[in-house]
Amino acid sequence: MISLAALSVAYADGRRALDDLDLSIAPGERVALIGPSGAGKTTLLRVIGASLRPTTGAVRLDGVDPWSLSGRQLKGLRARIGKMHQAPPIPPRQRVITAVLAGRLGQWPLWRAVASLVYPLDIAGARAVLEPLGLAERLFDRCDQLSGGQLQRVALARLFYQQPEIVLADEPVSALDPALARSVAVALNEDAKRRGVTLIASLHAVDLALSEFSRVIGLREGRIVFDRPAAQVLTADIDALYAGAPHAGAHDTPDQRVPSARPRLTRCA
Ligand SMILES: Nc1ncnc2c1ncn2[C@@H]1O[C@H](COP(=O)(O)OP(=O)(O)OP(=O)(O)O)[C@@H](O)[C@H]1O
Repeated sequence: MISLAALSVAYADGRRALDDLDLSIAPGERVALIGPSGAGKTTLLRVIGASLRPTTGAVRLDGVDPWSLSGRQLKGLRARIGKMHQAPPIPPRQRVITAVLAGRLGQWPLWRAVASLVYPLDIAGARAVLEPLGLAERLFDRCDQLSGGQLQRVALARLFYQQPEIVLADEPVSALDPALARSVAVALNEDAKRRGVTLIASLHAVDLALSEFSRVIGLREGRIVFDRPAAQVLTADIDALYAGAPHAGAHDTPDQRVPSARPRLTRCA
């Protein structure tokens, strides 16, 4: 269980990126964070991922405050969390296989991690996760020989190889064309469903948030504007979130629900 209580984050310049948030996310939930640029989505993911300490309030992962742990315990906790970013932080000269095996570096003893960097120890394991993503034949290519979309699939393969208990994806599809964006969103959700793990992703593609995820949280100016099952998100919720229009949810009827695919709102290209 992930829980935040009265949590705020202010950056050094005094800007409040998150403002007095209360939030609980149960194991196995698949949550999309949506909201305009600067709403606080990345900051929220960094807090949940134990990368950023809240200024005030509490964060608990399975009842544990990450910031009460020793350095070694915190490293162990972070190794159970998988992260994916819009631009995968993969060194350009690294081979695909090394990039994939890096998914378990935090779980392996030091000798194995170092040995794996010199000579990949689990070629079959890396091939198995790359195969369904159509990249098995690129196993020994360098990452700077891949396109942006292929590199993002390598990042996905690394996540699948890691098998984390919590997946945090920060705009994982923003740099992809719409078809690839959908296939990556589907793959993330299928993996989370199959393994029963928690998935939290920030997205600008509202249609993908509504069609692929079970719960959608709208954030604006560091606050939660709405938090509903995807099937109950209304057109008015989305309009209010992005345009600042008055919140009309209480008077919406079912036919005012946002259709599952709403091209007007797609911003994933
Ligand atoms: N390192 C930082 N130092 C100072 N302010 C920051 C820092 N990172 C983010 N902010 C500010 O915090 C607020 C929330 O930023 P955040 O990146 O969390 O939003 P976001 O919803 O992820 O935006 P986007 O959709 O554009 O990625 C913004 O006002 C941003 O300018």
